[in-house]
Amino acid sequence: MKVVTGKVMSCIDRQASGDCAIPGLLLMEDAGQNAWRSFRTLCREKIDKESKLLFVAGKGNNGGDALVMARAAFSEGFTGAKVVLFASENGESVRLHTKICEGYGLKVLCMEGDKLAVQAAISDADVIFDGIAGTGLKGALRPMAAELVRRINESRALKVAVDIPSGLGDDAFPIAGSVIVRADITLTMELPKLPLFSPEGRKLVGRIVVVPVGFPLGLIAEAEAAAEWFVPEEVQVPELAPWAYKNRRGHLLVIGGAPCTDGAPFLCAMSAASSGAGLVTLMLDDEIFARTPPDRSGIMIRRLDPKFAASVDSVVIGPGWGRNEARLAAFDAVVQHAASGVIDADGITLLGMWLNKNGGRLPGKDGSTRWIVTPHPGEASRLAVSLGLCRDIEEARSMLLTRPWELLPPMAERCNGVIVLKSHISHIASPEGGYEIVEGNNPALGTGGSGDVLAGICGTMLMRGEMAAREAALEAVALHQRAGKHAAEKKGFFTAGQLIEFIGIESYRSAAE
Ligand SMILES: NC(=O)C1=CN([C@@H]2O[C@H](COP(=O)(O)OP(=O)(O)OC[C@H]3O[C@@H](n4cnc5c(N)ncnc54)[C@H](OP(=O)(O)O)[C@@H]3O)[C@@H](O)[C@H]2O)[C@H](O)CC1
Ligand SMILES: [K+]
Repeated sequence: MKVVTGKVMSCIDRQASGDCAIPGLLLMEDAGQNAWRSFRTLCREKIDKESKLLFVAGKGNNGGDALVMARAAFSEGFTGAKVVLFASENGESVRLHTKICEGYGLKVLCMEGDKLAVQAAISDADVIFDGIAGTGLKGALRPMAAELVRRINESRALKVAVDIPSGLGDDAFPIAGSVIVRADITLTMELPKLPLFSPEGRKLVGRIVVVPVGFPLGLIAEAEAAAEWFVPEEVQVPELAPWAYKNRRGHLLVIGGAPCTDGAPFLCAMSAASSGAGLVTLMLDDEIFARTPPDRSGIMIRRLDPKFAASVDSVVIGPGWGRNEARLAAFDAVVQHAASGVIDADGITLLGMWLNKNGGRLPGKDGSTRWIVTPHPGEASRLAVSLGLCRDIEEARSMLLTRPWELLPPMAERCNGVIVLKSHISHIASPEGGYEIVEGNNPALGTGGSGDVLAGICGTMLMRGEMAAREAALEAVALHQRAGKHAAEKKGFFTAGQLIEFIGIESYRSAAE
């Protein structure tokens, strides 16, 4: 689904009421009514007519949406519903809808004047609907609004954000000390907004429900997308022909492992085989090679020889490999010889060194990249600094966690590789310009070795289909998430080794059934 910035959504709003002559109040009515219906459907079991619902409205149209919701709830028999106005002087829509709410018999309190009553209502509420500010927010919340938000966050109520949690605007969150509503549910209007999806933002948003508002379809189709948002189940994996056999399913070379970290490349290789690679070769240092038992469940093992990268379909380089000058020389040889590849873990540090030394980019083919780079935020921060994209690790980390869409595209462009930022929500940026976000939110998947498993799937997916690295990365991230969900259902928490069984099940189900 298309994700837009708040600014683009405001522009759609203006075009709808300007060029398309749709009165703003009509859109607001649909937004509020549909948001209430979506909430009722989602929380049927959680509330009853006795529930104390509190609708908090700011001065703008976000407040107007909350007031329409309040009236819809009250009309349905939720007679304990109350309204809290943030200010006594309000915008036109809030003034009108406040009068309508009063006419229906809803109790309306105002922060200016009824502060104590408002505090009591917040403490007493079962559900708080946050309509303090939406896409019209400028910068971080000012002190009075921030105080209201702090009180809401302290309450025991279920918190439902209208459109976006107040305080989480396009340009608000990166401001240090921003106060933001911590929502359990976010009812976002028509299209999801970009700030909901940063790794830090996603923690404050809860469950995302997209509420149809009824904008003209043409406006929505033409709107500039900041990203595409996927739930893992939506992503298709290229099918395998029923007659596909080992030599048609690709030969992947995994290069990694050092004396104390030799488990990582094995996990990666097993994961590649389980996600459908036909042949997997693991390339190890002499020392590890010498003490590796011959039977590794179908994985072939060789001594380190970077030129062998030319004999396989794709490579994964880096899990548990270590980094020094000798590794850098081997890395250079692999990059020169491989048709395509995945750069993970220590390989990412070597990539930073290699790019600086060569001043070049990873080799492409026919104008598109053949490489996927899979950093977690720490590795991505180091890469950003070594590429000169950020001053220091702190700046890089803060950008990656609050607005990764500003840092990952130039990083992808500079490396000429698809960057997969691994986190509880994954962001994928391509040098050709695409930006995808894949929902995750599965703490069980955040286990040691999970990244090695993902790198193996990325390698397999690179060998499938037309070898477009961008699609391969998206498919791999989605498969990893699906397997993680399946594994958590069956086992609760699991090890990366246990996850591999589920990689096999999900990959086969997606590609071969
Ligand atoms: N396009 C849609 O999907 C629809 C959206 N709707 C809803 O409308 C809002 C956007 O409404 P808008 O009126 O543009 O703005 P907001 O209500 O989000 O915010 C404006 C109020 O916020 C105050 N504000 C701004 N910055 C700050 C700040 N830093 N601290 C505190 N308060 C702030 C501003 O106050 P001022 O004193 O600056 O005027 C305004 O009061 C969208 O999110 C949807 O919920 C439509 O209803 C339907 C279609
Ligand atoms: K809000």
